Amino acid sequence: MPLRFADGYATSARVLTFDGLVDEREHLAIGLGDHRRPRPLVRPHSECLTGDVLGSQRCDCGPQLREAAERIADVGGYLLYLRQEGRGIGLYAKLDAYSLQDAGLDTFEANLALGHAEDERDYAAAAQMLVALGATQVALLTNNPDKVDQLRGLGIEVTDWVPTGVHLSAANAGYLSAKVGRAHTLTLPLG
Ligand SMILES: Nc1nc2c(ncn2[C@@H]2O[C@H](COP(=O)(O)OP(=O)(O)OP(=O)(O)O)[C@@H](O)[C@H]2O)c(=O)[nH]1
Ligand SMILES: [Zn+2]
Repeated sequence: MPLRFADGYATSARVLTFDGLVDEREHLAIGLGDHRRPRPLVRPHSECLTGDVLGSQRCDCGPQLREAAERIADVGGYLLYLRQEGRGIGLYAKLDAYSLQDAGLDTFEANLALGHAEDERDYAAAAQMLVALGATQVALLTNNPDKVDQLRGLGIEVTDWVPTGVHLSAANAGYLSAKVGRAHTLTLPLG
């Protein structure tokens, strides 16, 4: 299907669906550019309805999603759109977490206060999708070491670890600086 982003960037995409994924969710792989190439560029992107669709500025998910689509289309690869909203706790719980953040907790502390783990995502379905696509050697577009470690542990050979951009704004500075404290590889131009 043809895709067009708000900034006018247009590309064509092949949207792939799967049977028998381990968690039975409707994850998508979006093939962009020459996606059947050896060692495709792959971004595992976790669903963020507020950022991806509604344009919320609390996080940088929307700009990261569009950046990934453009970079992958340039070199060939897959955007894995993973239905793991709110780092796996779901949309309603994420919205509850936002209320706690407004009261002073950081994004990870808010999850804990709600009785969840800091991050409940696992990437078993993502690994299954890559195996089904014949993409067991990949370059991974992320700043999140947990994605690299989990996929490697699930048998995916991550030959290159490619950092994704950091889309800092006044509204998402707290969200991003909490990630810096949790082993993400991004650095922020904060004072
Ligand atoms: N629980 C919770 N989840 C959030 C919050 N803000 C954003 N998210 C979720 O965090 C996830 C962001 O996922 P990714 O874009 O894959 O980013 P990442 O794991 O930080 O790693 P990168 O690959 O480096 O971008 C999405 O599922 C969002 O819904 C928050 O404040 N609380
Ligand atoms: Zn988000």
